[in-house]
Amino acid sequence: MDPKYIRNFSIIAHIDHGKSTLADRLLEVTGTVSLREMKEQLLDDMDLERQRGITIKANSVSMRVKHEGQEYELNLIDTPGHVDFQYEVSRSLTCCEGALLLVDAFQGVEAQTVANAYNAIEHDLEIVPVLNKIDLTHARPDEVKEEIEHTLGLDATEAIGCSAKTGLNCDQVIKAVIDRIPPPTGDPKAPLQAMVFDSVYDEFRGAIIFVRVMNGTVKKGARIKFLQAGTEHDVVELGQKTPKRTAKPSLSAGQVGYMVCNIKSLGQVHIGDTVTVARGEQAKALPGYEEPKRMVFCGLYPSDGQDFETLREALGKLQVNDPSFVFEPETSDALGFGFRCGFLGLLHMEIVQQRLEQEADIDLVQTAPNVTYKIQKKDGEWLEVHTPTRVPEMGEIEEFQQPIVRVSFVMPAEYVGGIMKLCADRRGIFVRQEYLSPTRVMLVYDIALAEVVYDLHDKLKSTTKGYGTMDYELRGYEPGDLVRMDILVKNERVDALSIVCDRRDADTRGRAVIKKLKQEIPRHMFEVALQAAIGTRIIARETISAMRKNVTAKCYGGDISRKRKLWEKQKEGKKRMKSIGQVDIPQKAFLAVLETGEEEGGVKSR
Ligand SMILES: Nc1nc2c(ncn2[C@@H]2O[C@H](COP(=O)(O)OP(=O)(O)OP(=O)(O)O)[C@@H](O)[C@H]2O)c(=O)[nH]1
Repeated sequence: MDPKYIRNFSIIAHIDHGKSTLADRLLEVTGTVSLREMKEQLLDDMDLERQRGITIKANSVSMRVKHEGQEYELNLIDTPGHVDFQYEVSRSLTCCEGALLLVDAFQGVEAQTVANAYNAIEHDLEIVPVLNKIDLTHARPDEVKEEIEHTLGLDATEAIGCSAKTGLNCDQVIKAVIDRIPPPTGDPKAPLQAMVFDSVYDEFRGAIIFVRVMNGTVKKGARIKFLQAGTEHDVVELGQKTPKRTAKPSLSAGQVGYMVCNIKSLGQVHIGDTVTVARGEQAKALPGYEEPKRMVFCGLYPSDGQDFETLREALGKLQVNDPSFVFEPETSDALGFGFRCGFLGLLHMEIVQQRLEQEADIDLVQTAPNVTYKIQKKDGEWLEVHTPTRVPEMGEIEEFQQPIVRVSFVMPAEYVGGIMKLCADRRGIFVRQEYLSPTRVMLVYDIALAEVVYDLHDKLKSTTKGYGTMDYELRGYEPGDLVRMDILVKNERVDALSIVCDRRDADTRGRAVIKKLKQEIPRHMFEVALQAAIGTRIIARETISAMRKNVTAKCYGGDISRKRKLWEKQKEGKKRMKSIGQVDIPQKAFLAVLETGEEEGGVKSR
């Protein structure tokens, strides 16, 4: 196909602004999928995505459309909207010449609209603003246009107002893609140069690789080479998604499609790698993508020690599909054998955990999430620490550094005071404040990632009654006044409960955690002392008094089946418990260290 008639584009939007719905509508308007075939939200083909209603993995679909007598090929490359998956957004944008910036005409510009738009501007893409949901009676397209112009400096006069739900003006969106987004450049006759932008695992075909051909042509049966990995393979099948995989004889410069090359695992495929020919004139490597950064770590332990191998297998399987997730074995005195897992962010962590429980049917104990610290010891050695227990004794530490992120909040103006207080309480450093419109404000702060990980998103939602949104990017590492706080249960340190926190917060945090633990740990036949300590200094203490508990006592009369039922029930409750010393600690208690001590008796929802 002549590149002149190809358009490669993405839709970038804040979560829930209607990206998937618009994608569906475009498939329908172009006749790619008929109404009857239309399953809701075709692009979100992972079960979990559907359940959660968020697009996780980038995917692509090719559409053919006639415009002024000429057939065009439109390749839509899907992007996820959530902060955790920003790197996937960048990945998709590299393959496009333009992007539809989709903004909900009622909600207006949100934090991720800004982040995604900046990302697209950085990639030099042609941005076409589209206002969605104009069918809503409260839609305010003119104000939202102003917000776009004001915040992003884009010309929104020609923004298209559409409704992805009713289909209104969706044909205009297609027309704008053809008229306003430039065609790809590239020479179909040059040596093959294609960029790997995604890969998925198929049980029968192995790794399926998604590529954007920059130059040259690749044919079925060709011997290709991955320049970065240095490996060679035969192309068994290639084609485009329409949205089902449809085989083609070749893909040429400007086109987006998939290749199957008998590759057994995703680990062998490097996203960002360049594909060229194995024989003859080879192309130069394209600049690759950055490795995704794992920002959040936590321990995952099987409730039942016997499930360790099953858990390892399940984690391995997950990684085949999601190389951005990492894990390594770790042992905890308290929890036994388990794994330390690294995630892109909190949502990613939640998704992985849910998938494990659903797909592998393993009961898991999860420790509180933490970030990666950099520590310089007095002897000059630098450590990268993913687990609080690995933090050396305070006396050995020269410098203790933590990751700092720049957080952008967008919210109605009346909540500015609340958010400023929230950030000040977390020692955030004010960067700037900007009015998007007379009623909506963007606030930017630099805050320690650890604070963001604990509860910032939840707090933002409760402070702004759900109207505030946020996004963040890593700024780098900075020294902090940090300490490791340990928790002792019946005088034994429970390694899985250690945390790193700011020295100035330690007393409050310590008291809050101990109080929470007292609520979560059931009474035992003996007294259980709970203590929080920094080094040898005890900073908080509570005692759970002893209790004699015999649940079957009230079942006198000797109905054994009823007794059995009760015992069974008790066993159920114990499943998610871990025994430390002689003390049973339930799963929920391992998250008690997330308590910040701000609200009296407040229980976090996460
Ligand atoms: N009234 C109205 N509702 C819409 C329109 N477009 C989408 N919606 C609704 O908005 C909600 C979010 O739409 P999605 O398409 O799932 O949003 P998304 O941006 O893909 O969300 P993520 O995949 O989570 O990023 C759904 O309930 C849609 O039915 C529209 O034009 N009008």
